[in-house]
Amino acid sequence: MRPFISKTCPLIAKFNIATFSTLLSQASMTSLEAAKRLAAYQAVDQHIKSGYIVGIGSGSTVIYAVERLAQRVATEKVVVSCVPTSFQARQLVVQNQLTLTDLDVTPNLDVCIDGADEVDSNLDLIKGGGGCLLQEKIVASCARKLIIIADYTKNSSQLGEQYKKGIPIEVAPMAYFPIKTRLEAKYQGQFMLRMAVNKAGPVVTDNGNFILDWTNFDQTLEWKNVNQELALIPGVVETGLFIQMAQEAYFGMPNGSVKVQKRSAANSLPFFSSV
Ligand SMILES: O=C[C@H](O)[C@H](O)[C@H](O)COP(=O)(O)O
Repeated sequence: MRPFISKTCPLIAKFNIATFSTLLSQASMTSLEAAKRLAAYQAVDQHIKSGYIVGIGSGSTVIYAVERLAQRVATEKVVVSCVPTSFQARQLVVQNQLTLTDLDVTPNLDVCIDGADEVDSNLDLIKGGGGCLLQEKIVASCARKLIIIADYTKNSSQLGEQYKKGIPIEVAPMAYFPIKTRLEAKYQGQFMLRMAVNKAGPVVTDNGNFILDWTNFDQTLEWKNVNQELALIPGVVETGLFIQMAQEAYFGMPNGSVKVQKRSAANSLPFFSSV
Protein backbone atom coordinates (compact mmCIF):
# COMPACT_ATOMS: atom_id res chain seq x y z
CA MET A 1 0.00 0.00 0.00
CA ARG A 2 1.41 3.41 -1.01
CA PRO A 3 0.85 6.22 1.53
CA PHE A 4 -0.99 9.23 0.16
CA ILE A 5 1.45 12.12 -0.23
CA SER A 6 0.06 15.53 -1.06
CA LYS A 7 2.19 17.64 -3.39
CA THR A 8 0.04 20.72 -2.84
CA CYS A 9 -0.12 20.73 0.94
CA PRO A 10 3.06 19.75 2.81
CA LEU A 11 1.12 19.64 6.13
CA ILE A 12 -1.23 16.97 4.80
CA ALA A 13 1.76 15.05 3.49
CA LYS A 14 3.49 15.27 6.87
CA PHE A 15 0.34 14.21 8.75
CA ASN A 16 -0.26 11.26 6.48
CA ILE A 17 3.31 10.02 6.70
CA ALA A 18 3.28 10.38 10.51
CA THR A 19 -0.11 8.65 10.81
CA PHE A 20 1.00 5.93 8.46
CA SER A 21 4.20 5.22 10.39
CA THR A 22 2.29 5.17 13.73
CA LEU A 23 -0.22 2.71 12.29
CA LEU A 24 2.62 0.65 10.88
CA SER A 25 4.42 0.52 14.23
CA GLN A 26 1.18 -0.43 16.04
CA ALA A 27 0.43 -3.15 13.50
CA SER A 28 3.89 -4.66 13.85
CA MET A 29 3.68 -4.69 17.68
CA THR A 30 2.54 -7.91 19.30
CA SER A 31 -0.70 -7.63 21.25
CA LEU A 32 1.29 -8.15 24.45
CA GLU A 33 3.62 -5.22 23.71
CA ALA A 34 0.65 -3.08 22.68
CA ALA A 35 -1.06 -3.96 25.98
CA LYS A 36 2.04 -3.00 27.98
CA ARG A 37 2.26 0.32 26.17
CA LEU A 38 -1.43 1.11 26.68
CA ALA A 39 -1.16 0.49 30.42
CA ALA A 40 2.08 2.45 30.75
CA TYR A 41 0.86 5.48 28.81
CA GLN A 42 -2.41 5.69 30.77
CA ALA A 43 -0.71 5.35 34.15
CA VAL A 44 1.87 8.03 33.32
CA ASP A 45 -0.85 10.39 32.06
CA GLN A 46 -2.99 9.89 35.17
CA HIS A 47 -0.39 9.81 37.92
CA ILE A 48 2.50 12.09 36.95
CA LYS A 49 2.28 15.85 37.37
CA SER A 50 4.83 18.59 36.87
CA GLY A 51 7.15 18.96 39.87
CA TYR A 52 6.94 15.28 40.79
CA ILE A 53 9.77 13.08 42.00
CA VAL A 54 9.12 9.78 40.22
CA GLY A 55 10.44 6.30 40.95
CA ILE A 56 11.28 4.47 37.73
CA GLY A 57 10.77 0.73 37.98
CA SER A 58 12.50 -1.95 35.92
CA GLY A 59 11.56 -4.41 33.20
CA SER A 60 10.07 -4.38 29.73
CA THR A 61 6.82 -2.52 30.55
CA VAL A 62 8.59 0.38 32.25
CA ILE A 63 10.33 1.13 28.93
CA TYR A 64 6.96 2.43 27.65
CA ALA A 65 6.38 4.49 30.79
CA VAL A 66 9.72 6.24 30.34
CA GLU A 67 8.94 6.72 26.64
CA ARG A 68 5.66 8.44 27.55
CA LEU A 69 7.28 10.51 30.29
CA ALA A 70 9.90 11.74 27.82
CA GLN A 71 7.12 12.69 25.37
CA ARG A 72 5.32 14.67 28.07
CA VAL A 73 8.51 16.44 29.10
CA ALA A 74 9.11 17.40 25.45
CA THR A 75 5.57 18.42 24.51
CA GLU A 76 3.91 19.57 27.76
CA LYS A 77 7.08 20.85 29.43
CA VAL A 78 6.34 18.68 32.46
CA VAL A 79 9.23 18.90 34.97
CA VAL A 80 10.11 15.65 36.78
CA SER A 81 13.08 14.13 38.53
CA CYS A 82 13.53 10.37 38.38
CA VAL A 83 14.87 7.88 40.93
CA PRO A 84 15.85 4.63 39.15
CA THR A 85 15.39 1.17 40.65
CA SER A 86 18.15 -0.65 38.73
CA PHE A 87 21.02 -0.22 36.31
CA GLN A 88 18.49 -0.72 33.49
CA ALA A 89 16.18 2.00 34.84
CA ARG A 90 19.10 4.40 35.21
CA GLN A 91 20.06 3.79 31.58
CA LEU A 92 16.47 4.43 30.49
CA VAL A 93 16.38 7.74 32.36
CA VAL A 94 19.72 8.84 30.91
CA GLN A 95 18.95 7.72 27.34
CA ASN A 96 15.62 9.56 27.41
CA GLN A 97 17.33 12.70 28.75
CA LEU A 98 15.19 12.82 31.89
CA THR A 99 16.50 14.35 35.10
CA LEU A 100 18.21 11.77 37.26
CA THR A 101 18.18 11.95 41.04
CA ASP A 102 18.61 9.53 43.97
CA LEU A 103 17.33 8.84 47.46
CA ASP A 104 20.13 10.88 49.09
CA VAL A 105 18.93 14.00 47.29
CA THR A 106 15.18 13.26 47.05
CA PRO A 107 14.12 10.63 49.63
CA ASN A 108 10.38 11.40 49.39
CA LEU A 109 8.85 10.39 46.08
CA ASP A 110 5.42 11.39 44.79
CA VAL A 111 4.91 8.22 42.83
CA CYS A 112 6.72 5.11 41.68
CA ILE A 113 5.71 3.44 38.40
CA ASP A 114 6.78 -0.18 38.03
CA GLY A 115 5.93 -3.47 36.35
CA ALA A 116 5.10 -6.79 38.01
CA ASP A 117 5.34 -10.48 37.22
CA GLU A 118 1.96 -11.23 38.80
CA VAL A 119 -0.74 -9.21 40.57
CA ASP A 120 -3.38 -10.92 42.73
CA SER A 121 -6.89 -9.77 43.58
CA ASN A 122 -5.59 -7.98 46.73
CA LEU A 123 -3.02 -6.09 44.64
CA ASP A 124 -0.21 -8.09 46.21
CA LEU A 125 2.61 -8.75 43.77
CA ILE A 126 5.40 -11.03 42.67
CA LYS A 127 8.30 -8.93 41.36
CA GLY A 128 11.94 -9.57 40.56
CA GLY A 129 11.61 -11.74 37.45
CA GLY A 130 14.33 -9.50 36.01
CA GLY A 131 16.34 -9.58 39.23
CA CYS A 132 15.65 -6.00 40.33
CA LEU A 133 13.53 -6.55 43.46
CA LEU A 134 15.72 -5.00 46.17
CA GLN A 135 16.09 -1.50 44.76
CA GLU A 136 12.51 -1.62 43.47
CA LYS A 137 11.18 -2.30 46.96
CA ILE A 138 13.36 0.39 48.56
CA VAL A 139 12.30 3.04 46.05
CA ALA A 140 8.62 2.03 46.21
CA SER A 141 8.72 2.23 50.01
CA CYS A 142 9.83 5.88 49.70
CA ALA A 143 6.91 6.78 47.40
CA ARG A 144 3.45 7.99 48.37
CA LYS A 145 2.01 5.74 45.67
CA LEU A 146 3.18 2.61 43.86
CA ILE A 147 1.41 2.27 40.51
CA ILE A 148 1.78 -1.02 38.64
CA ILE A 149 1.71 -1.30 34.86
CA ALA A 150 1.33 -4.66 33.16
CA ASP A 151 -0.23 -6.60 30.33
CA TYR A 152 -3.31 -8.77 30.84
CA THR A 153 -1.30 -11.97 31.48
CA LYS A 154 -0.21 -10.60 34.89
CA ASN A 155 -3.74 -10.22 36.23
CA SER A 156 -4.46 -13.21 38.52
CA SER A 157 -6.72 -13.99 41.41
CA GLN A 158 -3.89 -15.50 43.46
CA LEU A 159 -0.10 -15.51 43.31
CA GLY A 160 1.30 -18.46 41.37
CA GLU A 161 -1.86 -18.94 39.34
CA GLN A 162 -0.27 -17.89 36.03
CA TYR A 163 3.33 -16.97 36.82
CA LYS A 164 5.33 -20.19 37.13
CA LYS A 165 8.91 -18.86 37.36
CA GLY A 166 8.63 -18.53 41.10
CA ILE A 167 8.98 -15.96 43.85
CA PRO A 168 12.48 -14.44 43.75
CA ILE A 169 14.41 -14.20 47.00
CA GLU A 170 17.61 -12.14 46.90
CA VAL A 171 20.28 -13.65 49.17
CA ALA A 172 23.86 -12.94 50.18
CA PRO A 173 26.03 -15.30 48.06
CA MET A 174 27.71 -17.04 51.04
CA ALA A 175 24.31 -17.88 52.52
CA TYR A 176 22.49 -19.24 49.45
CA PHE A 177 22.95 -22.93 50.23
CA PRO A 178 21.98 -22.93 53.94
CA ILE A 179 19.00 -20.72 53.11
CA LYS A 180 17.91 -23.05 50.29
CA THR A 181 18.20 -26.09 52.57
CA ARG A 182 16.34 -24.40 55.40
CA LEU A 183 13.51 -23.15 53.18
CA GLU A 184 13.06 -26.50 51.41
CA ALA A 185 12.66 -28.14 54.82
CA LYS A 186 10.05 -25.59 55.86
CA TYR A 187 7.95 -24.92 52.75
CA GLN A 188 6.43 -26.87 49.88
CA GLY A 189 8.28 -26.35 46.57
CA GLN A 190 11.81 -25.81 45.29
CA PHE A 191 14.22 -22.93 45.84
CA MET A 192 16.34 -22.83 42.69
CA LEU A 193 19.53 -20.80 42.38
CA ARG A 194 18.92 -18.59 39.33
CA MET A 195 21.58 -19.32 36.72
CA ALA A 196 22.94 -16.80 34.23
CA VAL A 197 22.56 -17.05 30.47
CA ASN A 198 25.75 -16.50 28.43
CA LYS A 199 27.84 -16.49 31.61
CA ALA A 200 28.96 -19.46 33.66
CA GLY A 201 27.44 -19.56 37.13
CA PRO A 202 24.60 -17.77 38.86
CA VAL A 203 22.86 -14.49 38.12
CA VAL A 204 24.48 -11.72 40.16
CA THR A 205 22.09 -8.87 40.96
CA ASP A 206 22.82 -5.13 40.68
CA ASN A 207 23.67 -5.40 44.39
CA GLY A 208 26.13 -8.30 44.05
CA ASN A 209 23.75 -10.92 45.45
CA PHE A 210 22.25 -14.23 44.24
CA ILE A 211 18.60 -15.10 43.65
CA LEU A 212 16.67 -18.19 44.78
CA ASP A 213 13.45 -18.70 42.80
CA TRP A 214 10.74 -20.39 44.86
CA THR A 215 8.63 -22.52 42.52
CA ASN A 216 5.70 -24.91 43.05
CA PHE A 217 4.68 -23.19 46.28
CA ASP A 218 1.33 -23.58 47.99
CA GLN A 219 -0.76 -20.81 46.47
CA THR A 220 -2.96 -20.52 49.54
CA LEU A 221 -0.18 -19.33 51.87
CA GLU A 222 -0.67 -16.17 53.92
CA TRP A 223 1.85 -14.05 52.00
CA LYS A 224 2.18 -11.25 54.52
CA ASN A 225 3.34 -13.75 57.19
CA VAL A 226 5.56 -15.65 54.76
CA ASN A 227 7.23 -12.42 53.67
CA GLN A 228 7.96 -11.51 57.30
CA GLU A 229 9.34 -14.99 58.04
CA LEU A 230 11.63 -14.88 55.02
CA ALA A 231 12.87 -11.38 55.81
CA LEU A 232 14.04 -12.53 59.26
CA ILE A 233 16.37 -15.23 57.93
CA PRO A 234 20.04 -14.16 58.12
CA GLY A 235 21.33 -13.76 54.56
CA VAL A 236 17.94 -13.02 53.01
CA VAL A 237 18.33 -9.54 51.59
CA GLU A 238 14.84 -9.04 50.14
CA THR A 239 11.91 -10.94 48.67
CA GLY A 240 9.94 -10.38 45.49
CA LEU A 241 6.70 -10.40 47.50
CA PHE A 242 5.34 -6.84 47.46
CA ILE A 243 2.56 -7.01 50.02
CA GLN A 244 0.08 -4.13 50.52
CA MET A 245 2.38 -1.77 48.64
CA ALA A 246 0.68 -1.07 45.30
CA GLN A 247 -2.24 1.36 45.25
CA GLU A 248 -3.35 0.76 41.66
CA ALA A 249 -2.59 -1.62 38.82
CA TYR A 250 -3.13 -0.78 35.15
CA PHE A 251 -3.55 -3.80 32.88
CA GLY A 252 -3.46 -3.35 29.12
CA MET A 253 -6.13 -5.68 27.72
CA PRO A 254 -6.17 -7.55 24.37
CA ASN A 255 -9.13 -5.48 23.12
CA GLY A 256 -7.23 -2.22 23.49
CA SER A 257 -8.81 -1.15 26.78
CA VAL A 258 -7.08 -0.66 30.12
CA LYS A 259 -8.38 -2.34 33.28
CA VAL A 260 -7.62 -0.41 36.47
CA GLN A 261 -7.60 -2.25 39.79
CA LYS A 262 -7.46 -0.17 42.98
CA ARG A 263 -6.64 -0.96 46.61
CA SER A 264 -8.93 0.23 49.34
CA ALA A 265 -7.31 2.58 51.88
CA ALA A 266 -8.10 0.07 54.65
CA ASN A 267 -5.94 -2.54 52.95
CA SER A 268 -2.78 -0.40 52.70
CA LEU A 269 0.35 -0.42 54.81
CA PRO A 270 1.48 2.95 56.14
CA PHE A 271 3.97 4.91 54.06
CA PHE A 272 7.55 3.59 54.39
CA SER A 273 6.58 0.14 55.58
CA SER A 274 6.80 -2.86 53.33
CA VAL A 275 6.96 -5.96 55.54
O1 LIG B 1 13.02 -7.58 38.25
C1 LIG B 1 12.18 -7.14 37.50
C2 LIG B 1 11.03 -6.34 37.89
O2 LIG B 1 10.46 -6.69 39.11
C3 LIG B 1 9.99 -6.16 36.79
O3 LIG B 1 9.25 -5.04 37.14
C4 LIG B 1 9.07 -7.36 36.62
O4 LIG B 1 9.84 -8.51 36.38
C5 LIG B 1 8.10 -7.15 35.46
O5 LIG B 1 8.80 -7.00 34.28
P1 LIG B 1 8.11 -6.88 32.87
O6 LIG B 1 7.51 -5.53 32.78
O7 LIG B 1 9.25 -7.08 31.88
O8 LIG B 1 7.10 -7.98 32.76
